[in-house]
Amino acid sequence: MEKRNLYLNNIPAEEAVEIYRKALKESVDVSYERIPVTEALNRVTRSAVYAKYCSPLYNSAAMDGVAVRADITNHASEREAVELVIGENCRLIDTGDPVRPPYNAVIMAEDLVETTDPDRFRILASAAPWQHVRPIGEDIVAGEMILPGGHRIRPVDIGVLLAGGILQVEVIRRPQVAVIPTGSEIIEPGREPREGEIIESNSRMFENLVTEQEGLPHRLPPVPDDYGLLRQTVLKAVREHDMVLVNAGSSAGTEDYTVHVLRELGQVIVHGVAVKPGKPVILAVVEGKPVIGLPGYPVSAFIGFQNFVIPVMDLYLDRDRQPAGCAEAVLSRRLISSLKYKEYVRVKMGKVDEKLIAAPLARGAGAAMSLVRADGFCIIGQNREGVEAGETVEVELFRSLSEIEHTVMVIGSHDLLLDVLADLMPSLHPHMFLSSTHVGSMGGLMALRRGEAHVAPVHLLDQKTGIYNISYLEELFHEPVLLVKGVKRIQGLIVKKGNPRNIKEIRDLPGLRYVNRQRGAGTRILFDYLLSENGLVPEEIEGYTYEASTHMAVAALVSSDGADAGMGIQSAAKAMDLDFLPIGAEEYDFALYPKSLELPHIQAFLDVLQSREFRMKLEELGGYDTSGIGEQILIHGLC
Ligand SMILES: Nc1nc2c(c(=O)[nH]1)N[C@H]1C(S)=C(S)[C@@H](COP(=O)(O)OP(=O)(O)OC[C@H]3O[C@@H](n4cnc5c(N)ncnc54)[C@H](O)[C@@H]3O)O[C@H]1N2
Ligand code: MOO
Repeated sequence: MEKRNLYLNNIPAEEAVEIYRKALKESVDVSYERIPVTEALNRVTRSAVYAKYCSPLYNSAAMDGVAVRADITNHASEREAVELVIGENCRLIDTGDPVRPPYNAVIMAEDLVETTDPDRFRILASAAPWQHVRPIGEDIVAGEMILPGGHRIRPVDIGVLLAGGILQVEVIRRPQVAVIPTGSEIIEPGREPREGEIIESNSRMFENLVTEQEGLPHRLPPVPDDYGLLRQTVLKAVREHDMVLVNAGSSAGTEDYTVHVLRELGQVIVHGVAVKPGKPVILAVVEGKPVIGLPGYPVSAFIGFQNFVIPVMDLYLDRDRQPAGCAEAVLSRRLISSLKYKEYVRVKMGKVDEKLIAAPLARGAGAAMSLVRADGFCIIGQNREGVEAGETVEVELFRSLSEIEHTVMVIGSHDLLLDVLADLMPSLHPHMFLSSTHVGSMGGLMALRRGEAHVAPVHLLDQKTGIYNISYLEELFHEPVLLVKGVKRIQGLIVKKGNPRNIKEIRDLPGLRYVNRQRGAGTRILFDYLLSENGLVPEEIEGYTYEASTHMAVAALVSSDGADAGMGIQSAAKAMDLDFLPIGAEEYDFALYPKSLELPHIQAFLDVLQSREFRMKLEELGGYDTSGIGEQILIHGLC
């Protein structure tokens, strides 16, 4: 069956959820189970739980000492001691022991005055009736309510339930959720992928999302693109579970069977929602159970789960949606969006000059790393064509605000050493973090100027003087800026292993395929400088207009034979097992405003920069000279 599904709906997410939940109302309900209290952590009670026993179960000693009848001690005083004899008018007792008639008080061991006879004591003060005795039911009275219905069981609750004699508790049953990865191109992790094969990863994400959402996941082996097999697998999964998630095959490909299978087996309520990424979601009902088709791209899959799977799990778990933690932030870059969709843009966040800043990350639906790196989602409503830089937006947070507020926002030129710094920050300075966004040196300086970054890493060559960075700061800033010296790093040509095209210098590039860096990147400026020094013009370089945004992206392209050469740093070549032809050393420094030095996380950043740990890691990476690192030069802007 080779058929494309070209006509998708475009229903707003909220509306789609409402229609779908309505369609499921008849058949999906909350159910309950009895489980041992010892296994009930985080489960939700069906109804109130009442104590079976009192605690303490009997009048018990609260202290170590002796049990007495209070009335015999009435006259005891400093002047007139009362004598106690074990076995006659008192009994030795330990904390927790029962206090039985005729005794009704406990005297602490410290208040007993010893005599030569170990069985005889004197007391110098009277004991009040019931002193140091925990009366029966002091903590819990039999028949008393321990927990109300609808209560999420915590560790302290488990202790008290057991103390009150409760061994089993009735709780809301967790929905069993089958996860079916599909696609002939996907292979299980662990196998070496060949071209055209994709490592199966989404189902593992879903499994853990289901667990996090308090469902019971059951992942099935990947099903190849075979209509009959998919139909059979889905049907069996529906019969054995409460819910089924089918991953991929949800859009318009010739082998995207999911929607056809679900139409045959049941009813497709919605196919296509006005959410980006995550458009081709399928919401279906088969034999009364929810079956949800989620798109294959990891970001789309995640957003689909958040928007559609969780609200259905809520039906089984009798939960109301908690509003996500949100914050208002200033957008660092302009975002254009379509009026057709509500868009989820992943953002990195930081606090600069008392303002929360949100910097957008890669927007592609396949950019799973954007989810890993994100501090939150900036959601652009369906009614908006975009948001301008500097506008305030609402961000749904993934990280706590306190962490975000102790994060050094680094925006500018990319270098692998930024990852090393980010890794070392919280280990050398607990609760201090660093996050970096890579927009090239000039982009970083602009962000610094707009108050969107704390630190801008730069390597900008002044083509007239051959001096790095200083003249750019003088020209771009009208107030003093600090240049903190970073590293001298070797820049050169990244070429294939063994240098098959026998490249020796810039002059060899015409006739070969080059990959450039984006405008404003220091490496691009250096390359332009080198071109003119060698009497070459951009038109002679094939691929001059093909821009990659990081050194690693350049290396990756050379490695995959997308280009013969690109300019970059040695560590990127080394990381990708490529050859490297050194061209020269350049200075990679950090620009910041002097007022930032007051911030504890900036102090931590400067400390990590000069730490032994950092230098050792750079030595391992190779291609860096760290002499003079951390030196500060105050630059007075000229503009
Ligand atoms: N002509 C059109 N093409 C596409 C459309 C469209 O409207 N018209 N929609 C695009 C959008 S938007 C999305 S999102 C994707 C959704 O694709 P499918 O759900 O049909 O998924 P596949 O095409 O099978 O795979 C997409 C992508 O995801 C990878 N994948 C799949 N399963 C897994 C897994 N279990 N683990 C990791 N990665 C997985 C798959 O290999 C592909 O790379 O369609 C667009 N196309
Ligand atoms: O909806 Mo797709 O998820 O935008 O890429």
